[in-house]
Amino acid sequence: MITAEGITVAYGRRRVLDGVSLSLARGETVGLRGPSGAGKSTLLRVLALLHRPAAGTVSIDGTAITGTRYTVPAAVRTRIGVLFQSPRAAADPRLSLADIIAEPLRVARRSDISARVADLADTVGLTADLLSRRPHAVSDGQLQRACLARAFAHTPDYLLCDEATTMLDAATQALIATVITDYQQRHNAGVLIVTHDPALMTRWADRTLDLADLPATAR
Ligand SMILES: Nc1ncnc2c1ncn2[C@@H]1O[C@H](COP(=O)(O)OP(=O)(O)OP(=O)(O)O)[C@@H](O)[C@H]1O
Repeated sequence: MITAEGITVAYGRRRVLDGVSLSLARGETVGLRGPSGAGKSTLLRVLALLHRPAAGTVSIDGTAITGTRYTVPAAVRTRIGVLFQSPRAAADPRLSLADIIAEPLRVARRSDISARVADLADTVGLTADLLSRRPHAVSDGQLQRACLARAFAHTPDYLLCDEATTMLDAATQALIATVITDYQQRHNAGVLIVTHDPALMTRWADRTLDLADLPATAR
């Protein structure tokens, strides 16, 4: 289980999260909603170990994680995958889709990169001809699938999705949701989805949390 306890984040003098707590177990899908600007993306970034909170702790299976990004041991940080709203903002436009998917494998100096990229591309339904293209030559949905394959690279136990299907059409949205659900079932992964779409939330989430109602540890 991944747990955030008493998370407080301020940007400058503005406190965005004030002692917020939530947990995500393996195998479950939790929906996180709340008004625009409430701090959903901020909380997701804290859980993804991308942003250090001013106060509070993120733990995995009861072990508190200190640090963020590359200061966290690879074996810990690779247990969490993240998918963001805009694949164009999340992918280097100079790289081919194959290289985008390969990025985390290269960082880990994996020896089986080509085979693993082919495997991951297959998982998200990207054909070989798309893999050699760069982002400008594919659709948003195809690029988001490459970003999803990249998020799966180290077979994370938890997948955090920040409005990951918002900008896609209904068919592509459904396809991404299916790929994520299949992955979840195969690996017993915990999935957190941040979305403003109530229909998607109802269809997908086992339980829904509203950021405005989330318990602070002190409450
Ligand atoms: N790096 C940053 N520097 C300063 N302020 C920031 C930063 N990131 C976010 N904020 C501010 O913090 C608040 C919460 O932002 P956040 O993106 O976490 O909210 P959100 O609930 O995800 O919103 P939305 O639903 O619109 O995506 C907003 O007012 C935002 O402008």
